[in-house]
Amino acid sequence: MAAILEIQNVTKTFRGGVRAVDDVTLAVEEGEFLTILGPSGCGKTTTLRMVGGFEFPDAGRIVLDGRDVTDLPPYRRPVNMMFQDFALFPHLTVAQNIGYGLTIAGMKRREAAREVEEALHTIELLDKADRRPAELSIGQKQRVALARALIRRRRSCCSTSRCRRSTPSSVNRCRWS
Ligand SMILES: Nc1ncnc2c1ncn2[C@@H]1O[C@H](COP(=O)(O)OP(=O)(O)OP(=O)(O)O)[C@@H](O)[C@H]1O
Repeated sequence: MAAILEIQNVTKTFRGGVRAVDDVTLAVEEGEFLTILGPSGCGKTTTLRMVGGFEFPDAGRIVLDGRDVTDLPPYRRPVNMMFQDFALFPHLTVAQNIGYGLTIAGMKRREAAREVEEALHTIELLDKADRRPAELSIGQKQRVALARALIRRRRSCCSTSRCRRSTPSSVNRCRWS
């Protein structure tokens, strides 16, 4: 089976000479669940940030679904990330935070609202839809961040302007056609 994610000989050195990631190579197949374990500061987050496009490697390649995305910005990659500190928008409500990626990707407002409601139901926060992040517990914030990460991954296979596919079954078939 073809790998859906390939990290090929990736290295990242930060200013000051900190080598956060040193020649890492791995592949993840479709449906596979991968956990990266290691001591604090060993480069786990930096590795994931490079997959998401929030950091760029000094050497090596990141390949997603057969396409080299090493130099692409986050919004052009068919991948999503849930941040350690959740990174919710403080001025947006729970519902707006979850739906943000859908509207950016061009989904119609009514359809986005339906998706958000379904996600709110799944994370059992329907009654908190209009609250701001500051009015939530840590666990509730975590669930909102998770819903936001999953909702866009499921409904928008990629974010290129040309791609108009938006159904779950297309996620693994889209080739930025
Ligand atoms: N923006 C940055 N500038 C300079 N050094 C950085 C930067 N980000 C991370 N580092 C350093 O790179 C190394 C790897 O950091 P990273 O956050 O990837 O580790 P981690 O394995 O996720 O750690 P933890 O388990 O503590 O979250 C650390 O030594 C860290 O201090």
